Amino acid sequence: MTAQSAPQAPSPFASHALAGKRVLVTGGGSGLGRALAGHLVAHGADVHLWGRREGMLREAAQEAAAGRPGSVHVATVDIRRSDQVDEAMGAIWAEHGPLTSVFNNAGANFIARTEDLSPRAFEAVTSTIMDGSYFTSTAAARRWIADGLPGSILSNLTTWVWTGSAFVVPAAMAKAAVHAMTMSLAAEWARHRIRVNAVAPGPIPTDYAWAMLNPTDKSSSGATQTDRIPAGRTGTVAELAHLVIFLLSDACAYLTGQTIAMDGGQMLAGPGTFAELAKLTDADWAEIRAQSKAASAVSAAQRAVG
Ligand SMILES: CCCCCCCCC/C=C/C(=O)SCCNC(=O)CCNC(=O)[C@H](O)C(C)(C)COP(=O)(O)OP(=O)(O)OC[C@H]1O[C@@H](n2cnc3c(N)ncnc32)[C@H](O)[C@@H]1OP(=O)(O)O
Ligand SMILES: NC(=O)C1=CN([C@@H]2O[C@H](COP(=O)(O)OP(=O)(O)OC[C@H]3O[C@@H](n4cnc5c(N)ncnc54)[C@H](OP(=O)(O)O)[C@@H]3O)[C@@H](O)[C@H]2O)C=CC1
Repeated sequence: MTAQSAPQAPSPFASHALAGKRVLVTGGGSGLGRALAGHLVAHGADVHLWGRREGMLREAAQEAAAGRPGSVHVATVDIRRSDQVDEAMGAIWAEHGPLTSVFNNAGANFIARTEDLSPRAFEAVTSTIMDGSYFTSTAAARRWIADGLPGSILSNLTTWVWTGSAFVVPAAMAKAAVHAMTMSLAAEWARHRIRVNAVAPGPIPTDYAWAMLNPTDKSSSGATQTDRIPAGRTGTVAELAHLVIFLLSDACAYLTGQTIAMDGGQMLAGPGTFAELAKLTDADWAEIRAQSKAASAVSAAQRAVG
């Protein structure tokens, strides 16, 4: 299939679609979270960005707030630590006022043979995705419930919640757990006017995710390439932003408990996103591990917490 270029996708929403919203984006210093922040601000929201790398968070805030200075705030938080999450959530409430929305976007992942993973490797991924999303969601919701305020929780998942995926097993397991959280809390908290939804994007290339998921010339797979996506291309940040803006807006307050895929038909065309990596040799895996660990080390050196 020939790769198709992404269409320009102008926002279908008014610039005040998110006016009055105060949105927390975890993992907001890089990749999708960072790019989405600008779209949220452009539609009227105030935004809080959390992550562990202070320098990147500050740069991201400057970029996102360019059109409306003062609209973006940052905090260094390791979302695996419930004490840090609760303290930072309390600081938002005290210094800025209640959030209206949480976007659980922070993630951790790398490709590896499951039999090679140490317990610490498993936990590094699962605790970020599963514990982090739970700690962040509950820290906001406890405050909404106590204050009698409505709220909206949205999580950034993948289609692996329905299909599983070889070679990224801790991430597939943890994303599936957050999918279960989404359905469970939607039912539990609807009476408090708290909505809980998720998005499941197909591939939207970002620097760090690709360093972790396609680190060498041998590691290319259907998960990160366009040739098995029926739409013939990867998704764009603008397309993801428009889905997120709709879900965070008040346009459809009856929508809760749903995980919505946006993947150009990838999941329906062939779910085994990394399965062909089974052909790789021990030497290929050693090179993959070395490359992705080198990328992790660069990012770890930039962290303020964690
Ligand atoms: C269908 C749709 C398609 C769609 C296709 C696209 C879908 C994309 C879906 C989602 C993509 C993403 O989430 S991509 C997100 C990518 N971004 C991130 O991962 C950001 C955060 N990442 C990180 O902080 C790091 O990379 C990460 C390693 C995960 C955690 O770092 P920490 O500092 O917490 O931990 P460390 O101390 O470095 O490592 C912890 C342990 O993990 C081991 N470890 C680290 N890297 C390893 C590796 N490559 N292979 C084996 N083991 C490894 C170490 O040896 C340690 O174990 P011991 O040796 O036993 O001590
Ligand atoms: N790109 C894609 O194609 C797809 C991505 N997704 C999901 O989108 C989300 C963003 O991915 P993407 O932008 O591509 O990748 P990035 O690596 O750029 O984003 C992950 C972010 O999470 C932050 N993070 C990681 N661990 C922690 C932690 N313990 N506490 C706080 N923040 C943390 C990182 O910042 P720091 O290291 O500074 O803490 C980073 O900003 C992920 O959940 C991913 O699974 C889903 C489907 C497709």
